[in-house]
Amino acid sequence: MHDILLSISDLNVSYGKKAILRGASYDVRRGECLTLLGANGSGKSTSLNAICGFIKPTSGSVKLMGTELAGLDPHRIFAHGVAQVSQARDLFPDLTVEDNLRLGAMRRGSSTAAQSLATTYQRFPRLADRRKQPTRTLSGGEQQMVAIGRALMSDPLLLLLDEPSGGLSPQLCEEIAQIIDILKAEGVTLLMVEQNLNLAFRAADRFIVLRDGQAVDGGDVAAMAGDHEAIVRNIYL
Ligand SMILES: Nc1ncnc2c1ncn2[C@@H]1O[C@H](COP(=O)(O)OP(=O)(O)OP(=O)(O)O)[C@@H](O)[C@H]1O
Repeated sequence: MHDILLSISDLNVSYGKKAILRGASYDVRRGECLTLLGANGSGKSTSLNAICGFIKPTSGSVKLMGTELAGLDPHRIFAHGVAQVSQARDLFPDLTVEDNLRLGAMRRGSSTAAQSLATTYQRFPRLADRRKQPTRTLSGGEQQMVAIGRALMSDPLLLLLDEPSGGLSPQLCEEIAQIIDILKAEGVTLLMVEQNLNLAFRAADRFIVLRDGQAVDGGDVAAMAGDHEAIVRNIYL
């Protein structure tokens, strides 16, 4: 019996008349990295946005340790412990690294925030060196580090990562892979969307494939014994 952190059942999301998720159901286990795969437009980002409340599901349930999140506003869902790093990263470019990080701790008291800041700089020493720089002066990989660091400042139960490697060079993708390794070693629970399959399979413990608005073909990455090609054919062909 696995310890389930997030349970999604029969989730439906539409944009106007266009149904994107049609009864998607799956669980995220505590401490795992679960990756959502699927063709372009299959609803991967929509799924993350529905979980964190940026999009209101038409129906269905999103339960975090038994607490229903579906229908709550994003700030309420954040307060329950779900943080998202979106594709756009949403940093304030003219604010310093440290000020961007501090914004992530707003749901917590100031003494905990100071502690979280120290932990973040331990995790990402490069950010400590750049703490007084405006984030616009950082490289893409460093900006991604700030975005992830800021999300972790809230000490979330669940971290949603939307395309963490998006737009980054192979070298920076490797840095992101290392960051994810650190988070996994710390036991952070991750739900990730990632087009870079090397990164997706390296980081993920399990994966779910979204097709026709439903979650199908979930599997255990270790059990695939490196046969990623079969899965890729299954998803994209
Ligand atoms: N705000 C919106 N209004 C209308 N349609 C939308 C909106 N956002 C997304 N869509 C549509 O919903 C579908 C799913 O989009 P979504 O971004 O979730 O897909 P995805 O699986 O993340 O795709 P990709 O791999 O290309 O990033 C797409 O057809 C997209 O055009």
